[in-house]
Amino acid sequence: MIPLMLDLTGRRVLIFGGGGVGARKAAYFEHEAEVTVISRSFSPDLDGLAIRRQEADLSALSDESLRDFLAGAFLAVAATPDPELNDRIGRLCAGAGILFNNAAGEPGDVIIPSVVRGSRFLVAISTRGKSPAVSRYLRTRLEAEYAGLDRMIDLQDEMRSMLRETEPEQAERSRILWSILSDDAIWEALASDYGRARELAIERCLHA
Ligand SMILES: C[C@@]1(CC(=O)O)c2cc3[nH]c(cc4nc(cc5[nH]c(cc(n2)[C@H]1CCC(=O)O)[C@@](C)(CC(=O)O)[C@@H]5CCC(=O)O)C(CC(=O)O)=C4CCC(=O)O)c(CCC(=O)O)c3CC(=O)O
Ligand SMILES: NC(=O)C1=CN([C@@H]2O[C@H](COP(=O)(O)OP(=O)(O)OC[C@H]3O[C@@H](n4cnc5c(N)ncnc54)[C@H](O)[C@@H]3O)[C@@H](O)[C@H]2O)C=CC1
Repeated sequence: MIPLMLDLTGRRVLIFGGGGVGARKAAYFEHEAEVTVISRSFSPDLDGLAIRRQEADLSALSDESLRDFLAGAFLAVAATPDPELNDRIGRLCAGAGILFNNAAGEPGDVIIPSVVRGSRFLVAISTRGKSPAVSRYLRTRLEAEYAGLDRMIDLQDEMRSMLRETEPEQAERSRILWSILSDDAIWEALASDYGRARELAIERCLHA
């Protein structure tokens, strides 16, 4: 498998099954994609999400009717507790060229990862389906360890621009940026005081 960052703005995502898992997958996509949840019943976890709901008993539907639902979708998630039904949806997606994620049954061609999200970065974590708990564990560790990462990205951006003006050698610019990243005192300052971290970067790394 290959990780990609996708822009799903305006894309249609279908979630089959509106239980707890369907609701978590719907919440994953709803801030960007046009999400429709198709299900017999809808968990309260879906309340407040910007999604469309479509009530249907999926096992009663022919392949033809399921294909009608899938028309125009970019990605589909099967999140019913019935692996046979989920796998049937997966086969129809494969036939129609629609990306498919399966919550229970034969794995699809998409895994939904754990995500560490800042305003300047995204980290996606997967264990290739072996242990979602490990993905979640890593996410919480990274969130705790790198609380200052957005500010470090801002500092690097600022120092890069400054160095382009003042330091002609690419190798030297690279060395200085790396020394800022490797400096515990700068990370520590970033947690509470961006200005102080910036001063430290200039004193300790630029003028070293
Ligand atoms: C393959 C995958 C399919 C996919 O893409 O959905 C999948 C499959 C399955 N998950 C199961 C169980 C649980 N999953 C979670 C949570 C998360 N699961 C997520 C992703 C994935 N889960 C994909 C692989 C990710 C990877 O590659 O690592 C996360 C990352 C993203 C998200 O769903 O939002 C999100 C954590 C988000 C976060 O907090 O960061 C918890 C709760 C918990 O741990 O908190 C439990 C209960 C505890 C347990 O069983 O571990 C079961 C067993 C069902 C059963 O036994 O009946 C299956 C089915 C199977 O394994 O066959
Ligand atoms: N991929 C993942 O991250 C995880 C997957 N799972 C698996 O996902 C599956 C779903 O879990 P939950 O959401 O907790 O189950 P749930 O029972 O709470 O919800 C299932 C939803 O599917 C709907 N549904 C079931 N059969 C249907 C049909 N024939 N037609 C229309 N709608 C139908 C139900 O109305 C309900 O809304 C389970 O098999 C579980 O083992 C569980 C945990 C995590």
